[in-house]
Amino acid sequence: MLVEETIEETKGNPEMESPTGLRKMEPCEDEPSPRGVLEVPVTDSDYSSSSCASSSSGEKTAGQRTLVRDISNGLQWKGKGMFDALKKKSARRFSTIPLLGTSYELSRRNLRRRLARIWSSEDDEEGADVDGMIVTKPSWRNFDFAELAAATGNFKPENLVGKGGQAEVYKGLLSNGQIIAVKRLMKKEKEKENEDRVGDFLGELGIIAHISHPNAARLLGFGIDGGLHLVLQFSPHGSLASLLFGSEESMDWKVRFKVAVGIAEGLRYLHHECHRRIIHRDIKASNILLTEDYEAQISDFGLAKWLPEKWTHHVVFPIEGTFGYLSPEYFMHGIVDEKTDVFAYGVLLLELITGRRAVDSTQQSLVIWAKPLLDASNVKELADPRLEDAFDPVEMKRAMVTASMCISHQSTKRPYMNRVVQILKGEGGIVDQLKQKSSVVRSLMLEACDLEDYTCSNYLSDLNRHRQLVMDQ
Ligand SMILES: Nc1ncnc2c1ncn2[C@@H]1O[C@H](COP(=O)(O)OP(=O)(O)OP(=O)(O)O)[C@@H](O)[C@H]1O
Repeated sequence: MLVEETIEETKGNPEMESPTGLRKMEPCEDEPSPRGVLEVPVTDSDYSSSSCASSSSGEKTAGQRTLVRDISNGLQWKGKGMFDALKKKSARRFSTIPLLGTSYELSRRNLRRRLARIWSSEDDEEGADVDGMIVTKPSWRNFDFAELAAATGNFKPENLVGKGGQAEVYKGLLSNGQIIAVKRLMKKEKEKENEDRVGDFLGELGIIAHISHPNAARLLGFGIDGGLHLVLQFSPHGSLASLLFGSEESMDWKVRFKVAVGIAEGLRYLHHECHRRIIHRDIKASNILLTEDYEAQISDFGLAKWLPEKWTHHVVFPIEGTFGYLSPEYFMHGIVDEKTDVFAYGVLLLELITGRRAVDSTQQSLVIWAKPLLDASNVKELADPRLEDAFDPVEMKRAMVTASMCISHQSTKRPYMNRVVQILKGEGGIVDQLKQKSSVVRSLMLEACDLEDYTCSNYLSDLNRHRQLVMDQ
């Protein structure tokens, strides 16, 4: 069962949080954010009775997934025991909310029926009348299994371009010549795990169907016959992880910086420009895809959550994401808000700057390694040696300042993504400051590091405690 706390925002001052980020618990009054897959073709009445728990997309039941997923590092840690402990410790802060047990079956039936009605009115530009509601035709469509099988050569291994914890991704060619990526949900042996994965998958579909931005993966459609499939625009360069860590060739600084700005703009869109704020929760190098011209696209919305306007944050259980990218308040308390993604973005930025992984082969955290170097503004030690000093020093400084701020331990000291974009692009005066005085850079970094509040050793011990608890399971 998902355990989730919702906190209502103090209007006009979204940053008025206690140091733990917790405030009094309010009953949920906001409009629910339903599993998005249902939202386009479904009328409100179908879900009006759902509680706040059914309100967030991508919800999961306790213990359904491993705590931390990092396929690239081969880590698969089970964290249920730890979360039982955390749950007991924080029992008063959690509220237990019922799940919509039948939502998947409901959604499959409704989805099929309603989509058929929308798409059957082919020539009606206005859209279809579904249960008294005019529904605009979406830009994506339903693919039948035969079409996907033909496109991928029957999902032949040669066309497999990626594999995550939940899904396999195949390259495919449609009969109209369009190259696609087909993300196929993998079947697990246990029925319960399958149900959970289906829930995640539908959550992902729901979110991705609602977003439209050059820096977010683009949904072309989905298939629900012969398994669940997402059909996405194909990214020819694969993931940032494969380019940054899996290739002999070093990525140019120009490309790295372009990718950094692109991801920041994509996150700004998700956090500030979408109808409802979307928190991705699993920002990492393997979830960033690259288009033909190296435009970054945020992908894998399997853990994403909608955050209704009035809530400052959710507290979720179990904690999911990838070790090395998790913010302190998230891995210690399950607190999720925009700043969860901002922290992960900071780690990603450090990976671009240094060419090092968030967690290396000896399980050392990049944040811990980089923090003293950032504090000392030590570009020489920080910059990826493979760059051989071939980088724009102003861009590098902006990237370092931004990373420093984003990995701040106190979430309130991390910038929002709109500010991050400004800093990276040198808007709002910061670039001039950077040019003028290196002391400004240093003071900004020290301020961001909030050394008095939460030292590196605090962080390190929290991180180690967290890891120990996980590994003890
Ligand atoms: N549109 C695409 N174009 C090209 N490659 C893709 C595309 N989508 C995914 N991939 C490749 O497939 C891999 C796995 O995809 P994805 O991260 O979506 O799967 P997942 O099972 O949800 O992963 P996770 O374990 O992070 O949840 C990616 O890292 C990437 O290499």
